[in-house]
Amino acid sequence: RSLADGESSSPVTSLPPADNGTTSHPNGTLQQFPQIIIIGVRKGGTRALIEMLSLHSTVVAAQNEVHFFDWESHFQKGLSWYLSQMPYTFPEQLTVEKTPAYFTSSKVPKRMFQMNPNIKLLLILRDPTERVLSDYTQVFYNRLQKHKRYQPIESVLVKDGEINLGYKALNRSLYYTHMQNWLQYFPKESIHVVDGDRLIKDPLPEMKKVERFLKLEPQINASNFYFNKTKGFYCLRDHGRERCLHDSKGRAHPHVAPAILQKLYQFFHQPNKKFFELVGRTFNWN
Ligand SMILES: Nc1ncnc2c1ncn2[C@@H]1O[C@H](COP(=O)(O)OS(=O)(=O)O)[C@@H](OP(=O)(O)O)[C@H]1O
Repeated sequence: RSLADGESSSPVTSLPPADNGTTSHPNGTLQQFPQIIIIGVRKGGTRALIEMLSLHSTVVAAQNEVHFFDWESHFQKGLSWYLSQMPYTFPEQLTVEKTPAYFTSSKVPKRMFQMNPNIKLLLILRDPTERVLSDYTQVFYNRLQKHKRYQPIESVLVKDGEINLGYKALNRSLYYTHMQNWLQYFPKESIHVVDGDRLIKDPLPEMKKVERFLKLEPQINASNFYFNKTKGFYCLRDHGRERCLHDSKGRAHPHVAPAILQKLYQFFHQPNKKFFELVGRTFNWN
């Protein structure tokens, strides 16, 4: 199966054996179960979040989306397989993985709780309408790459003049339905919601909140970010090394007729309200 992120599925490459026959890892020798998981949402900014969190010296991130709790073929391999997917760390470090599909997969909360009821969860959300357009754009490019046919956005969004409830991307943006599943297992205090719209516009304040939630020593600072005009997004500066996210992050979204956009905003109005009540916090969504 292809990865939602459109990223390489190759595992983290291990280093060749050192002269003494042992395998040397500059990042420590310990593989740990993640103490932190970024559970979603798809297209919420999960890659940006994990990269920004990795700026912190205490945090080490799994390179690829692991899809352990949501893919049966992976889950059946058991926890030892899950552990084998984790990066090498020093004992005092924390491990984080991100799989955006976890948030909307109903089996995942129970499975994760059974592994570790005290795990810290990060959920990055974005305006639900914007997320739908981003989701469409991702699928559009995937199909384009495979020379497959694609439908224009308006024909997937609307059916017989009404919002097409059968369009899967809409369901993924009904945040309260998925959040309810998580809150059956985890207390609100275990799930920190990152404002994905704010993370795009001004990443530092959002990352400071993440540091506080994870009880990390404050390390991430203004010099870690710079705005790249060409990309139109913030990029990262880590020990003087500058880098932006992959070109597949921050793509232009298709134009949608204002009347249809308005219908979408309206469609999400009630579900958004329910989400705000559920988490006891509001967001600046349309
Ligand atoms: N700094 C920075 N640089 C580039 N992109 C950024 C950044 N911060 C957040 N984002 C937004 O992240 C969106 C992709 O989200 P995900 O990484 O969660 O996508 S995925 O589900 O893993 O495919 C991606 O969505 P699109 O704009 O639709 O491409 C970006 O808007």
